[in-house]
Amino acid sequence: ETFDYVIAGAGTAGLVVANRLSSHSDITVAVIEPGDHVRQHPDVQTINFSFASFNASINWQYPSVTSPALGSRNLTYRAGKAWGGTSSTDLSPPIGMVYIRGDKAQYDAWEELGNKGWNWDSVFPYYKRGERFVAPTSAQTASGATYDESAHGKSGPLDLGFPFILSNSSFHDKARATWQALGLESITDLNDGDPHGFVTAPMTLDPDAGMREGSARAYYTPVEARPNLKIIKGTVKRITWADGPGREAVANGFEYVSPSGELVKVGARKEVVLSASAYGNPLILEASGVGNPKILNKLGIKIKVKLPGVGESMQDHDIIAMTYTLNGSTDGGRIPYANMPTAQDVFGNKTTSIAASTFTKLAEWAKAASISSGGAISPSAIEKRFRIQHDLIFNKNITVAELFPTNTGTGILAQFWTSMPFSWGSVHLGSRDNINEPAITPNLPVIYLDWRDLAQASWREISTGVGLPLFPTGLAWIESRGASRRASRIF
Ligand SMILES: Cc1cc2nc3c(=O)[nH]c(=O)nc-3n(C[C@H](O)[C@H](O)[C@H](O)COP(=O)(O)OP(=O)(O)OC[C@H]3O[C@@H](n4cnc5c(N)ncnc54)[C@H](O)[C@@H]3O)c2cc1C
Repeated sequence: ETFDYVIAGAGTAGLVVANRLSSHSDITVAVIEPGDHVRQHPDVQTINFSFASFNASINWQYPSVTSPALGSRNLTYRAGKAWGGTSSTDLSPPIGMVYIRGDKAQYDAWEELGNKGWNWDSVFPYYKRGERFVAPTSAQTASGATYDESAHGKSGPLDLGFPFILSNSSFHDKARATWQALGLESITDLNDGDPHGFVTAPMTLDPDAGMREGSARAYYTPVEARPNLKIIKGTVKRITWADGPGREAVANGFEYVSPSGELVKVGARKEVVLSASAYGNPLILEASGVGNPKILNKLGIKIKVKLPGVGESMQDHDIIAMTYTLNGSTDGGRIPYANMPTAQDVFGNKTTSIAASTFTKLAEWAKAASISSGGAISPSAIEKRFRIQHDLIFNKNITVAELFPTNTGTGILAQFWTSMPFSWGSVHLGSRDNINEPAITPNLPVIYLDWRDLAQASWREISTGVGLPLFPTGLAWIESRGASRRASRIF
């Protein structure tokens, strides 16, 4: 079969692209996806906390290679295998479904890195266009939900709001007082480009139906009757190339493996789109001969395009979480009360000296990152990015972590996520014959600042705890959640 556009992966982004392209009735669109339509799956629909969406039938569970930084353990990386991809399985509140934008300066840094026209002012209207934000009820407002109308859209496809369990929460005031004592004032909205402070986070859910909202529900279900849009079950194995003079690397379709194991070709008249996640995309590129010659030669894959950066620069979203039992109990459910601290909030009066000492290390860190990428990216290119990142953290005062204190009724789950790590890992094809076998090298905090950030943030919340008599239960866990997955491990 041949279509105008063929998309690899019916995930979070893939279905948005499929929806927008197929809104033109004269354009034909196919999406190749190994997962199933899971809209009736109870583990997907639920917004009650559970780990059920890590279920292997709807989750890839990619293993990592062993990581020296984590005592030679290996981790399991989670990513959705379903229509809607990870937006169908990114756990339920408080560990997933949080709708959150970054600081304005982070978007402006895209332009500084060379992407002309990509900045906060240019993308903000499109974020709003995507949402159907449902304002909190009066009971939810009384329990701490706030919002700034100018930061939200009301007529987009993606439902956003607050869950019913937020009503009558007795935890909000205690959490807010704790953070106020640490100098983090309350803000009105997480999504206006200045998320610094304490706030009740909105979620990707349909508050009326009490159900998860993901890209399948938002972007596919309403348009599934379109005759020019088709989802094909299969796993993309490689890009196919149009040969001919002056056409060294023009993609003209995909080869995919059907559920019965057959290798099938699908043609693209206009474009192929890679939307198989931060894991799947580098694997498909490498299997198609696009990547670092050193890696491709080792796998016995013929080089089509020499592009050494493929699969490198994997930045993850590391977490340390600790649980505490409460002396008493609270109600209000597992709501993400988000705190977004800056470096100044985390490091206090040591910020200036940490900024200066880490600045002198950027060249050294860049050199180490280049070596760990096997020389795929030059130290100077990495250093350029590290300098921009350091400037964002210490001069532009962007938020550097997400801290979620979560009420479990008789306890507190305190999660500390770093958002701006300098430790980079990689994702490469592990075997020439199996497109689903990545070699993921986590490189979880190998750089001292990342550890210090996590440890310091954890310590500050624990050592304050206004109104919350906290007793560690001895359970701490570290996870990583990057562009599309998380890994978990009990220490
Ligand atoms: C546990 C967890 C919690 C999270 N919580 C949040 C949160 O609270 N807030 C937030 O904003 N983000 C959160 N995220 C991150 C967010 O879910 C991801 O960043 C986002 O869903 C990634 O979208 P994507 O389109 O890049 O990839 P995905 O949505 O993962 O889509 C990729 C699709 O490609 C398919 N695919 C893979 N290989 C192939 C192949 N070879 N051929 C064809 N198709 C293929 C997959 O099956 C999948 O459907 C969380 C992630 C996880 C894992």
